[in-house]
Amino acid sequence: MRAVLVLNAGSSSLKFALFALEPQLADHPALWGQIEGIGATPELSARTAGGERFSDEIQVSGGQTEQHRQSLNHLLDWLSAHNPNLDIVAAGHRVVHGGERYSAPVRLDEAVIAELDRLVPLAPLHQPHNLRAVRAVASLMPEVPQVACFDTAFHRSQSPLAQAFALPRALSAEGIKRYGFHGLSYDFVARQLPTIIGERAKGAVVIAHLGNGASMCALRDGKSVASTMGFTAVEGLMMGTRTGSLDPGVLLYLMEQKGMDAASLTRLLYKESGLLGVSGISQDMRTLLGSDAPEAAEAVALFCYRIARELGSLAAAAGGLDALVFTGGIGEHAAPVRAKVAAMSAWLGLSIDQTANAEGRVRIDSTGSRVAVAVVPTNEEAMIARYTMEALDGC
Ligand SMILES: Nc1ncnc2c1ncn2[C@@H]1O[C@H](COP(=O)(O)OP(=O)(O)O)[C@@H](O)[C@H]1O
Ligand SMILES: CC(=O)OP(=O)(O)O
Ligand SMILES: [Mg+2]
Repeated sequence: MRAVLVLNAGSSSLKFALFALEPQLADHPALWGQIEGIGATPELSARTAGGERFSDEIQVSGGQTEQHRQSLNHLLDWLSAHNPNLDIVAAGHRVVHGGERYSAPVRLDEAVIAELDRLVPLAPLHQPHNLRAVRAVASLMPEVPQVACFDTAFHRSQSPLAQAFALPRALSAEGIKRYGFHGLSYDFVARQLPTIIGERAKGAVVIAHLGNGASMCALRDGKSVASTMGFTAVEGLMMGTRTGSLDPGVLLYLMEQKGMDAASLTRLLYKESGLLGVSGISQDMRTLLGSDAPEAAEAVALFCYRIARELGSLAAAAGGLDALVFTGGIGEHAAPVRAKVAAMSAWLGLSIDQTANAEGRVRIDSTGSRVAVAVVPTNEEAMIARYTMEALDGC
């Protein structure tokens, strides 16, 4: 089987998918899964399009980078064992930050990797791990072309105004501006919208990508005009473990009064806050929705309140609101979250059909709603596979 291997590497996990070229690229993966627990006891779990499920423990040794390499090596062996005649013709990676330079996917070589390495401080939770997977593939399969697909690229269509911070010009000129993330997901979802909401897909649309990381994007004519995430993936909405937007004065206070340094503030902003920090229970929306603890309810309420506030802001940026679309693990599956956001957004002429929402139908707006409301599953991996083949066609 000739196939594109898609990799989305996190700090301790490696999500993968294999898309067959038969001879055209398949819309759905033949096989997908993840390796979790890299750094401790890595375990591979996978599913095939035919419904088979696999799990496999991986024997590793050494530090995090070496374990990533060994885990990837194990994955490649495992894929070949389960797919006789497997021929990986390309590897496509999710790379979170493409900086100012990259507004489209790019074929990876040493010079591009070095440039992307310089963006690591802007996405400390993602970029180093994304690049580690790129290097591991380069060492294990040097003949396979690799393509980086960026979370930031989709937002390069935003106006200079939407990207600006009110900072002195010299700092803005250095590239300290708003980039936006989750672009692979927004692009995938935006391409589905014409068949789901018709002409409104060309109007003012807000997509809420609500996963572990969460952001929202305003679109006009299918293009990004504004987003809640900015310079880094910590701005905007409250997330699983990230604060989202926070008065910068809080950071000054913590530095001056509590002696916190950059490392401890990074931990606080990225790992200890959000749903986890507010609830004190979990970062997982399923656990919080299933809990009777008032702290869990408070965390969910704040999560929904922040989404509703940002919806108002993005409607202003888009010049109205023709449609609201939910995606990501929470957006796709957490009906109570969608219901709370909709209730707070009635002033926009938006209302949902409670039954359609509870059943998780694609269109959940009520008959009288001025705004279309939809639930559209995202598929960042399919987007990466498509981008990868497009980028290599041009080589
Ligand atoms: N059935 C469900 N009900 C509520 N929340 C869910 C459900 N399924 C998944 N989620 C939530 O989705 C979030 C993970 O989203 P996902 O998009 O898979 O994350 P990631 O950003 O890691 O890809 C978690 O908070 C999880 O609890
Ligand atoms: C950019 C970002 O926040 O990604 P994720 O949702 O994968 O954490
Ligand atoms: Mg995700």
